[in-house]
Amino acid sequence: MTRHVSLNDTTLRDGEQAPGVAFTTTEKLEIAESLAAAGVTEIEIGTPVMGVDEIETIRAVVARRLPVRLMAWCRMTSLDLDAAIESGVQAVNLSLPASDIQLAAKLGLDKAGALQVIDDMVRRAAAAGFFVAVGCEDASRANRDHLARVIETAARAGASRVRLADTVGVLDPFSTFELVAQLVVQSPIDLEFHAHNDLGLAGANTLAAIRAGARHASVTVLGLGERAGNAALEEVAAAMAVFGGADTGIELTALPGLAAEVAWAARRQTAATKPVVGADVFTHESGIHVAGLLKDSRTYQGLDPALVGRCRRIVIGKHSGATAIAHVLSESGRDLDPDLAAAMVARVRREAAETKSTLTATQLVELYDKMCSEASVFELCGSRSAVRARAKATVLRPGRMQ
Ligand SMILES: CC(=O)SCCNC(=O)CCNC(=O)[C@H](O)C(C)(C)COP(=O)(O)OP(=O)(O)OC[C@H]1O[C@@H](n2cnc3c(N)ncnc32)[C@H](O)[C@@H]1OP(=O)(O)O
Ligand SMILES: O=C(O)CCC(=O)C(=O)O
Repeated sequence: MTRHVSLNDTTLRDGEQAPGVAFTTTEKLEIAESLAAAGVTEIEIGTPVMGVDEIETIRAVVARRLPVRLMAWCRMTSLDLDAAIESGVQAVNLSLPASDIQLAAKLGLDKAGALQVIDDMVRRAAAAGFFVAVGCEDASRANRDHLARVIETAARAGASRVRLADTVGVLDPFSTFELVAQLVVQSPIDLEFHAHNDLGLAGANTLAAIRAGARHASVTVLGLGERAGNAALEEVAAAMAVFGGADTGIELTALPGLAAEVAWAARRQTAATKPVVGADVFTHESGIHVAGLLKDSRTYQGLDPALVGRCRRIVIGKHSGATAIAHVLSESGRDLDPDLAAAMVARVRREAAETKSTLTATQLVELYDKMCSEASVFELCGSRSAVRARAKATVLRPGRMQ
């Protein structure tokens, strides 16, 4: 039976902690609705202790009664817990540093003191009726025995889950697997993994954590989050679908629209190369690739664009070959004359290099028609072979073609 892995989407909490990002209440409402529509079942909606505006926004989302668990992020303080109560959420993630570095520097606490705080705050939150998760900030740099004791203490006090955070993004997939695998066997409650992308490994680390037994993973749309961000919802969900082994329940075709919505609300540009949702990730220019793809899409396509509601695109540019050019011309009702193919490839190459761009289908057709008319002038003069000779010379010395 396929294992279910639940994605906790924290776009509206950690995502909003990305520099300069500030969602309006309307944006938070709409994004929460879109997340729910995409099959996300748990949303970290914000940090109530930030003040009345944040609480009002969270209350507005709560009032929508979306089919999701809305979780508030809290420090382990009564102030934070009271604010969460006021916000109306059903679930809290009570966070406390786990590493000695953070415990000492931020809170002046030792490990024993931390366990006392966890025991006390989890009991209070559970008594208030919350679904309680405990967030271990900086778990990746924490003492393993302490982490095991945190899990045990949290579980005994009434927590349903512990989140292991790689707060500063220093794990790799191997160390992530080892960390989670070690803790999961001793844990009486579920574990969640929360990755950061400082070394570009957030998605890979998240998959490693799931493979090691984490039943929940924190993600954000586009990987938006502190510094280099978090694991991207769209990458984790698509990778899980491709690799199998666990089901996230995410409707993959909803991801491009969701990404566009979040990018707009965050006022962030999405890189063309961004996996799954970037403009160019299903676009092919290289001649060898296009020739292969047109024979069998499996040659150069690992992720089927249709899986995520997108289409393959072939563009004409510096690296195009005759097959690609013929293909695009045929879509505009032109048959590429084999005698002109080599010259056309060279001409396209030069045009694309000069403009540092691709050619639109219209530009390609115009170029081709121009070439044909040049060719017919030669033909009228009875020197078609001169055209061929010229085409050959162009291929050999493309820079000198006029
Ligand atoms: C890794 C993460 O993503 S952690 C989440 C980060 N999120 C945020 O910071 C949310 C936005 N933050 C805020 O709006 C504010 O920082 C607030 C409202 C939380 C607190 O504001 P302020 O009272 O002005 O405190 P300030 O921001 O100066 O410092 C943070 C305080 O929280 C304390 N703190 C930090 N983590 C915890 C914790 N897990 N449990 C208890 N206290 C904590 C710090 O020790 C510090 O307390 P101090 O002032 O006594 O030194
Ligand atoms: O403790 C948590 O809930 C995790 C907080 C967080 O965002 C992080 O540590 O990166």
